[in-house]
Amino acid sequence: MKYTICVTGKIGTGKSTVSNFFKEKGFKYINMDEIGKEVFYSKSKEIKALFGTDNRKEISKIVFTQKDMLKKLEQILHPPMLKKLENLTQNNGLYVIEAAIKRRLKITCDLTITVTCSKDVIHKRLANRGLNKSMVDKILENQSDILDEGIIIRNDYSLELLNEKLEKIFAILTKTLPC
Ligand SMILES: CC(C)(COP(=O)(O)OP(=O)(O)OC[C@H]1O[C@@H](n2cnc3c(N)ncnc32)[C@H](O)[C@@H]1O)[C@@H](O)C(=O)NCCC(=O)NCCS
Ligand SMILES: Nc1ncnc2c1ncn2[C@@H]1O[C@H](COP(=O)(O)OP(=O)(O)OP(=O)(O)O)[C@@H](O)[C@H]1O
Repeated sequence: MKYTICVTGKIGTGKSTVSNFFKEKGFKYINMDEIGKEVFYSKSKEIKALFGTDNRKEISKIVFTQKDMLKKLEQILHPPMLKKLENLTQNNGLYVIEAAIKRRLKITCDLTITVTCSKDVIHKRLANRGLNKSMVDKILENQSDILDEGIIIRNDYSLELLNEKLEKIFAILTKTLPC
């Protein structure tokens, strides 16, 4: 039996925190940003030819301000990323897949969880990570196709409250999971 949960949502909403909850419950964790990074380095020749660099921060500034360039980068990275995902999820088991742009990647899951919170909260949380505010806004502009779907978790509040919500979802899930 295979069961997949997709955790989606915009930057800094709490996807990793939510995914980690399921990882601790025994789900195999797959992070599409990490898969993207692996593929990125395997395609560095192609990427250098397109951008004149393979520095991720420099490319980040280009693609999140120029939609056509983001599309070109995605055209290089997304097909091999999806292939890797397919290989990683071949076997039966419980999987939690963290993917901000799950819809754009056309990943299908048994259950989707969308994590949301206000823009102010996103900015506050990412400031702790040292992420530049205007860059976060640029990334958010490129995430307008991330829509609420499946179970929506509002994560504007404390980690304790988030955990309570997740325990409730998990309790329902364990009653419905086929194993
Ligand atoms: C643009 C790149 C080089 C920037 O790398 P960098 O290390 O600076 O940032 P990181 O990967 O941590 O991403 C920063 C934030 O942007 C988000 N993000 C990444 N790619 C995209 C995208 N194509 N569309 C919208 N948001 C994205 C991430 O989820 C994260 O919240 C890198 O994100 C990338 O190669 N993106 C294309 C691959 C992709 O689509 N990955 C998303 C998988 S969910
Ligand atoms: N309810 C909460 N209360 C306080 N801090 C939180 C809460 N949820 C998440 N955080 C913190 O906010 C930051 C962003 O959370 P997280 O990394 O889970 O988001 P993300 O959506 O995975 O981000 P990214 O898009 O960058 O991958 C982290 O430092 C995390 O510890």
